[in-house]
Amino acid sequence: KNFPPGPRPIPIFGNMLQLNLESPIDDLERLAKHYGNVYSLYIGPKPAVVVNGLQALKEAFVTKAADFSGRPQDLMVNHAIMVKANAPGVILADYSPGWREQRRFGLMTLRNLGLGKLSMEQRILGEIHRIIKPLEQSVGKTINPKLLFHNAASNIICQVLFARQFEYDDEFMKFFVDLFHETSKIINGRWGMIYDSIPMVRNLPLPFQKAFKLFKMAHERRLELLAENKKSRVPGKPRHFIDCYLDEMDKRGDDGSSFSEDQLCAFILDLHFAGTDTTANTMLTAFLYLMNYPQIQERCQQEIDRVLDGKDQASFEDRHQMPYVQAVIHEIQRMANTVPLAVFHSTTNDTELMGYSIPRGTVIIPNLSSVLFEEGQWKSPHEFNPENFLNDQGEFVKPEAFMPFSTGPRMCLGEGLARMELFLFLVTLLRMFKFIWPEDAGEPDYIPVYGTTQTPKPYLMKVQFRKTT
Ligand code: HEM
Repeated sequence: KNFPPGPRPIPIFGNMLQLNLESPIDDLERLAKHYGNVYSLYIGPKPAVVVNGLQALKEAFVTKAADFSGRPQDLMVNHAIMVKANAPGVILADYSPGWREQRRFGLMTLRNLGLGKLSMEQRILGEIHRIIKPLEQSVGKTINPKLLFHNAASNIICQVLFARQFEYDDEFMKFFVDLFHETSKIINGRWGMIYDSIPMVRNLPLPFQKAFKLFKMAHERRLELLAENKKSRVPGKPRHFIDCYLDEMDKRGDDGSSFSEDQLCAFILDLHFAGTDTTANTMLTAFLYLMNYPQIQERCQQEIDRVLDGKDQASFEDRHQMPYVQAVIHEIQRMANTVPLAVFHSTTNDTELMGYSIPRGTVIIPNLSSVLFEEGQWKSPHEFNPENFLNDQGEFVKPEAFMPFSTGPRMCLGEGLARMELFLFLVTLLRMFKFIWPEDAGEPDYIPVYGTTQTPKPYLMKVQFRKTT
């Protein structure tokens, strides 16, 4: 009663056959125009509510955060990723004291690791220097940057997690970068939808079983890594995230908390998974736009040259002197729309949203995409225009509707790290190189390939030196 309105579901499939599963974003927008900013959809027999627009998203995830910060527990993604019971990691953990404890520990540890001997900034800059070499070798030629950016983003998170920097052709590295790619495709695609909609097919030998197999293999690799790490660890002298976690377990003993080795394995996968495709795909979007808006690329370079004049390398602090670069990076994130539907939430209580009643346990789909392009929130909602983040004085401003990291208690845990990576990568590379859209590449296609994380279609970029360094 008083449940949000929505299109009529059909038996077994719910509304899933009424959506373009290749990319449901346009359909979701069309439905919002018809039913309003809060409407219902059925995933098979399961009711879900799609939340659109700044006002409704704020009411749900900020004002009524405790009611809207759960996670669904019965989707394919839960079953495939959660290899051990009682070890849900952080991303998929339901709203609970255990999730809060793990999240708080994660945030604190990422901050503390950044303050250690080897600052986060140095780790990121070290990785950028590795990708400079292949870019230098590509000067005058074209290069597909996809793998380069994915490997770099994966390596940064690997340094944080276990202080290891892998060669880009290392087997471990390849396994995980492929795992993220393959499993996202399955979970997000038709087979994932069939798994979620029709519970009776779940044990059949259908293509979604591959995701289960890959996650099991990934779990075994993490167990090996953990065992190796325990041999070289000195308690009380943490070198990285795993050591910090083991120290925390020692400190807590048997206090009945949520800390355990299984939970650590799940946490590592979460951070590695969430920290790789997201940042790498945003970087790919950045270069797609910068090549095709050469005047914007040049204006960034002028600001970078001025602020870094006489300095060896960029530091994250420099962003305060670079309002234009900041505006461009934020505008890239807006257009990239990297995680368009966030991670699904669920209601923890019977509650209300924008006047509708929503029962406990309903799947909530946060349509972040709807806010990033919402009319009335942006100077140019549908165009790439850094002015969206500049005021009349040319100062950087961040509108409330900028929420690619979502909002509320479940907001991205890696936002700080991601922002630092994007800034240092772009500033360092734009300082050295000019990136050019190849003459024979045709018109750029800005429409991303849909997924939990969206990515631009593959492209080539031409690289030139700006000046010798
Ligand atoms: C441009 C890069 C990134 C974007 C756009 C992004 C975006 C997001 C979004 C939209 C969510 C879901 C929030 C919600 O459910 O409401 C999320 C969750 C999360 N992200 Fe990110 N993310 C990025 C990078 C990272 C990085 C680098 C890390 C790891 C260090 C990370 C770790 C996480 C974790 C652990 C969660 C789950 C938080 C929770 O459930 O409490 N993310 N992210």
